[in-house]
Amino acid sequence: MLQMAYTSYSWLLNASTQKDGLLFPAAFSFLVAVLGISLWHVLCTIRKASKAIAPLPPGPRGLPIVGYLPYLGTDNLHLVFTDLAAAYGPIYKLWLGNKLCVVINSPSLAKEVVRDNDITFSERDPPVCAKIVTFGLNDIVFDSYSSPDWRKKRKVLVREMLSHGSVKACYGLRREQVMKTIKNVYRSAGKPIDFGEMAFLTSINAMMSMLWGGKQGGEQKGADVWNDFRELITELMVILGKPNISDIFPVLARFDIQGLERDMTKIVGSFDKLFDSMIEERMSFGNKSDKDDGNTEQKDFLQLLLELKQKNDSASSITMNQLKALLMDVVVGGTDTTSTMMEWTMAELMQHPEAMEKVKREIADVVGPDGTVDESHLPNLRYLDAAVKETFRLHPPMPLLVPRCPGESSTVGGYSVPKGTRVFLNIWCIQRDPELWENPLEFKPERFLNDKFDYLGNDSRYMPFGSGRRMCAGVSLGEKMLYSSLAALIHAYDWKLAEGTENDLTGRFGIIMKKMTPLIVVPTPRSPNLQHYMK
Ligand code: HEM
Repeated sequence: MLQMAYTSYSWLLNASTQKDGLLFPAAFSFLVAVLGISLWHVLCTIRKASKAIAPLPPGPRGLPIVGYLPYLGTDNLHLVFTDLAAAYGPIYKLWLGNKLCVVINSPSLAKEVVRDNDITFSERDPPVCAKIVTFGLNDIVFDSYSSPDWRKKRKVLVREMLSHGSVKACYGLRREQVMKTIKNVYRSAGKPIDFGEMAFLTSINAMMSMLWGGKQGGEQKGADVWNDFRELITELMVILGKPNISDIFPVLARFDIQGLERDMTKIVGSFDKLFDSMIEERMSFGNKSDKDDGNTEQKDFLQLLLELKQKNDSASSITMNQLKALLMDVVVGGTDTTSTMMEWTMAELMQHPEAMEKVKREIADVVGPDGTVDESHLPNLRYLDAAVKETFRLHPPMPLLVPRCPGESSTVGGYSVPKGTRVFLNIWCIQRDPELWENPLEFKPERFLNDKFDYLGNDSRYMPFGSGRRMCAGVSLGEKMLYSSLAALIHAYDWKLAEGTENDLTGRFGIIMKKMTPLIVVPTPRSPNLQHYMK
């Protein structure tokens, strides 16, 4: 090494002497270079060392073995986390059993996680029951970011199933379901109905139509299958939302103390049977729904996935378990989220009649006197957009998103976040922070009329669909389903609270945060608007 340095030094010396006869500048430059490199080395070592010794974030003390678990109670987790932020600041840690959790409560630190260090924090920490629901982590939500299959599956969902062309092509199927809901509601005109339940039926029916064309097995069998799905999804969500001792103490996982894995396996078995019957039927009859419609261009999601499964090219082909897990992501990820937001938005609008009036007037102006709401109207429904965005701010259906997990040890806000930590992004706290939002608890759609907030997670003050590489893969479809169903229901009916009920705007934490008490409403047809939908 020394020899090498000496040799180059002599070469440099010679070169400068020969070229311009100046010995000193060349030697000086060389020394500066050597010193620079040495300094750089020292700085790197110091940085590495300081990274290694960065402290863990502050946080409340827990009890031996169980950590902070007993203090979380059965309350709403997002509220407990928000209260802890007031005491411990924008980043803090908690031990839940032997699991280290870090909670992020400010936009700048959230940005460090989902933007600046997105790749590092793009792993998930799948709970035991999630492994069952996803046919062995064969889905998108819980598969590892570093798995090449995750990339492939996400591409299949985003670029093939939910591409602009594909979503546009199945618009007719979505619209048919909204029209059906409007007709069904007419039968209940003047009587109380559960708005959330009706919204759920609308979105699951629309989703099922897009999955397998809506005609598979004939109308009757289709209706039965969808009813089964409805119950299964509800049960599945309940189990996924329950804290599981197996996750907190992995050594106890094999005992399945609460029986949650057993129950989940049963539910997923039923899903599996339903998927198998739909797939078998499709394989034996081909893409019948297309032929029935005389529309050979339009493929439903099942057809797209089966074609990918039959491909020989490993870069784009998928396995049967991946196919089923993708169906599961769409059914579970896309229905309850959408219908829950329909209910929250309706509840907020009913609580704020002046905002409801503006939405109604806007729809009337955009749709015209003889029209029905169409997806092409959505870009012009700006006040509705602002009202939905404001509802997302106040009631994000996933107030802690889906927890992230660093694939390698990292630092956030100067604190160490070791590999494998479960990282919660508390968007509930961020989206109601008085430092960031004026009168944050007020429902004021106007704040979204001028500000350029979108659903793409570009501004870490507002990320109801997450942000970065793991953000929601179904934003545009979710948005279309939510906006068009809501607009049509508001255009066709006037809604008032059922007698003896109140419009309680508190939420109940779960996999999806729903209203604590359901919104029970009485619809009154809005003549002549309703007639246009009944044609
Ligand atoms: C109002 C409707 C919806 C809301 C509020 C919503 C919200 C979310 C959120 C918060 C995440 C986690 C993001 C993160 O970790 O940063 C997520 C992930 C995901 N969502 Fe949605 N979602 C909706 C509709 C949909 C629809 C319609 C689909 C599919 C058709 C879908 C598929 C997914 C998938 C596959 C992921 C996992 C992405 C990944 O881990 O790479 N979502 N969603």
